[in-house]
Amino acid sequence: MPSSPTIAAPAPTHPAPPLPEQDFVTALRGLEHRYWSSHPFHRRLHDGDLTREELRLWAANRWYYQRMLPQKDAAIISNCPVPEIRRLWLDRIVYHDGRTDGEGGTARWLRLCEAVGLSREEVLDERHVAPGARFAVDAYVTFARTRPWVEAIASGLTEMFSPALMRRRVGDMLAHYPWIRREDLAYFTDRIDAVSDEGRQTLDIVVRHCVTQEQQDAAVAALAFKCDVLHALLDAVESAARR
Ligand SMILES: O=C(O)c1cc(C(=O)O)c2c(n1)C(=O)C(=O)c1cc(C(=O)O)[nH]c1-2
Repeated sequence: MPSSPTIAAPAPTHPAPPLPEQDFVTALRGLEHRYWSSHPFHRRLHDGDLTREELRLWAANRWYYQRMLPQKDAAIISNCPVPEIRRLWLDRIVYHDGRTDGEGGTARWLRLCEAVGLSREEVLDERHVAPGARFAVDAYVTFARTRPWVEAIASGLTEMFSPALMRRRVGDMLAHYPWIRREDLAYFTDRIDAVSDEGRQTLDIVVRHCVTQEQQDAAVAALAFKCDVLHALLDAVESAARR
């Protein structure tokens, strides 16, 4: 009887161990060079090189980002089975939407839009929102709707990088665009502390809930994706400004 060929038993596969916490945090923070602080449009904004028209385009396009944040956070809530986290994300929605009309981050963004010379109507009807900006922001919301909730939360870790940039933005805008008053920048002055707290809170959650190497890799990829979203948003503003 012919002997049957010996087939080597597959080597047992062990999932790769997760990175130690500190290395995981270092991998996340290591994406800072991809943050939108380095985008040429932001550089020009901070250097005082934008025309009034470009500032208006920036504010009107970013309006779309601001107004979609609550829907992005609601998507996270709808996918998250952890009550403690849902409560925290509910606060984020209320921060932007306010408790009543005319309050909250979105209303403060609208105030900034008016300060740079946009009418309320042209902001709200979104006539200046470039297709690429809409695509980028919608991709962020879709990511939150369709990816596991920890990944969606990890994509918001750009907030780790934003406090320093926002602080600098307030100083630079006041220095370079003298027609803008400090109170017009209430969106940023009010946001700096909140965004610092949120960044820390998000990092803590991501570290606690990403317990396999796969989850850690997915969190790093989610943060890279979000950096791309922000860059794509500014690319769209930049190209609209050139038209
Ligand atoms: O001014 C900025 O540079 C900046 C950046 C970011 C960010 O990095 O995503 C946010 C904000 N601002 C911001 O104000 C904000 O509310 C916010 C929410 C989120 C988010 O992903 O959930 N990012 C940001």
